[in-house]
Amino acid sequence: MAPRLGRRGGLPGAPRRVPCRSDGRRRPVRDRAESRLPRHQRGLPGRGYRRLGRPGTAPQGDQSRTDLLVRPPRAVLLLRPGRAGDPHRGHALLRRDPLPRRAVRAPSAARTAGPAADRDLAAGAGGRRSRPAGAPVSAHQLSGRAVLQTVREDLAAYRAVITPARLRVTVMRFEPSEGDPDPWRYRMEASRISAEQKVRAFSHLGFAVDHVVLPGTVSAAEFADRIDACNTDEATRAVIVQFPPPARLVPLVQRLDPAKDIDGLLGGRSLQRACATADGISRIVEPFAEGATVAVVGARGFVGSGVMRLLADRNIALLPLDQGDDLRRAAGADIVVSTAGSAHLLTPEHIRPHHRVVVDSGFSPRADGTVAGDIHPRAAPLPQNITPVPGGVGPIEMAVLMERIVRQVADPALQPWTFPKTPYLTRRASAARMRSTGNHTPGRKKGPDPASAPGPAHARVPSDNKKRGGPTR
Ligand SMILES: Nc1nc2c(c(=O)[nH]1)NC(CN(C=O)c1ccc(C(=O)N[C@@H](CCC(=O)O)C(=O)O)cc1)CN2
Repeated sequence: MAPRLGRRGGLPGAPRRVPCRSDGRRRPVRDRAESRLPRHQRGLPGRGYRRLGRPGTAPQGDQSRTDLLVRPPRAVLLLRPGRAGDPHRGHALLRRDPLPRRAVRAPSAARTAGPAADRDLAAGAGGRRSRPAGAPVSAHQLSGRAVLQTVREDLAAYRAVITPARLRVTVMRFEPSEGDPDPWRYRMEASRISAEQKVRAFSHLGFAVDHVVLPGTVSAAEFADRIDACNTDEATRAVIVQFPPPARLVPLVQRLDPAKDIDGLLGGRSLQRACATADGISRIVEPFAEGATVAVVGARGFVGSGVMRLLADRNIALLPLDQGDDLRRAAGADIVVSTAGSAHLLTPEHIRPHHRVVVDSGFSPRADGTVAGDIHPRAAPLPQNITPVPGGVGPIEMAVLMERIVRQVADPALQPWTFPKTPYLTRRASAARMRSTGNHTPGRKKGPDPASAPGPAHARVPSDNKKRGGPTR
C-alpha cells in the first residue's frame, strides 16, 4: 500500500532528519595532508559527531527510527596553495560544518588547481562559456553545482517515500511567439533552461513532473484553467509558473493555491518568505556577512526585494541600488549581490578586490550561444569570491526548491542546508595585503590592474530591471 500523505504534513515512514549513506562506509583518505588532519576533518566520526544509529539498527531512545544517523562529516580536506596574503591559502577547500545543521561541500571546481581547472572555471565548470578564453581567473569560484550535487545526494533517500505516493509537480513556461523581439526570446530561452533544471531536480526526488509549455499567445481563460486544474489536483503538490509570463497573464498567477506556491510567486500571499533564488542568494551571503554591508543591485526587483527581506531578517546592513541610483556606490560595500539581469552591467568600476563575495544572479543567453552574468568579465577576477555564471546561483536555486518540496511533502523538520564557510579578508586586511604585494586580486600575478582598464562610463541600474518582477513585452 502506498504511504499515506497529509496534504501539507509529514509522510509516515519518511526519513526524519538528514538522510544518510546507507552503506556506512568510510571515506578514503585522499592525500597525505589530509591524513595528518584530525579525524573529524577527515570525514571520520569523532568528537562532536553524535552517532544516532547504524543503518538497520534502532538508535537509542527512539526505536522507530531504524535508519537514522546524523551523518558524519564527509569532507575531504585539501589545503589550498596560494601566494602569501591569499586569504584562501592553506585553508580547507572542502569542509563540513560539524553542526547538525547541514553544510554542503565547498566548491568542487576549486578542488584541482592549475590551468585545466582554470579552463573549467572560465567555462563555468562545464557547459556554456561565459568568460572569454584567456581571461584571468583568480577570484575564488563558489560552485553552485557542488552544492546542488550534495543536496541531490542527501535528499535522494526521500525518493523511497515520494515515488510510491505518486506525487506530482507542475512547471509551466511560455514559448516565444512569431514576431517577438529578441530580448523577449532570450528571456524565454533562460526560462526554458531554468524550467528544465527544475524538471530534473524534482524528478530526481521521485516526483512526476508535468512540464507544461504554453504558447505565448495562450488565452487568459486557458491559462486560468490550467492553474485551477493544478490547484484542485490532490496529487499535484507544487506549481511553478516560470517568470516572466506574458504581461497580460501576470495577474492570473495569483490564482495559484498558496499551499502549492513553493517558489514564493504570490508575494505577500505566499507562505514562503521569498522566492527560491533570493533564499539561495541569502544562504551564499550569510557566511561572509559578519559586520558587512551588502549592496543589492536590483533591490526593488522580484529577486532583489526577496534578498533584501531575508538579509534584513538577519540584521545585515544593506545598500539597496536600483533604477536611477549611482551603481558606483557598490564599490563601497563589502559584498555585492546583483539581481539586475543585465549582461555585464557591473565593471571594474563597481567590483573591487576588497569585496568578500560577489553573487551574480544574472543569466542572459546571447546570440552566440553563450550566457552572460551581470558581472563584466573584466570585473570577475577582482573580488575575493564570486559565483560563476552558469554554475553558481542557478543550481543553488534548484537546491533550495528541492529542500522546500521535501519539507512540504515528506519531512517538515528537514533542516536547511547551509553554504560552506569560505575564507575572506576584511576590507582592512585586503587593503594591507594590496599594499604589501602590490596585487589587486587574491592570487593574481603582478601585472596591469584590470580595474584600471576603461569601462563603460558611470553605469546605472537599467530601467528594464524587470527580471521576474515586472514581466512586460
Ligand atoms: N518562477 C520562476 N521563474 C524563473 C526563475 C525562477 O526561479 N522561478 N528563474 C529564472 C532565472 N533564470 C533566468 O532568468 C535562470 C535561473 C536558473 C538557471 C539555471 O539553472 N542555470 C544553470 C544552467 C544550466 C545549463 O546551462 O543548462 C546554471 O546556471 O548552471 C537558468 C536561468 C527564470 N524564471
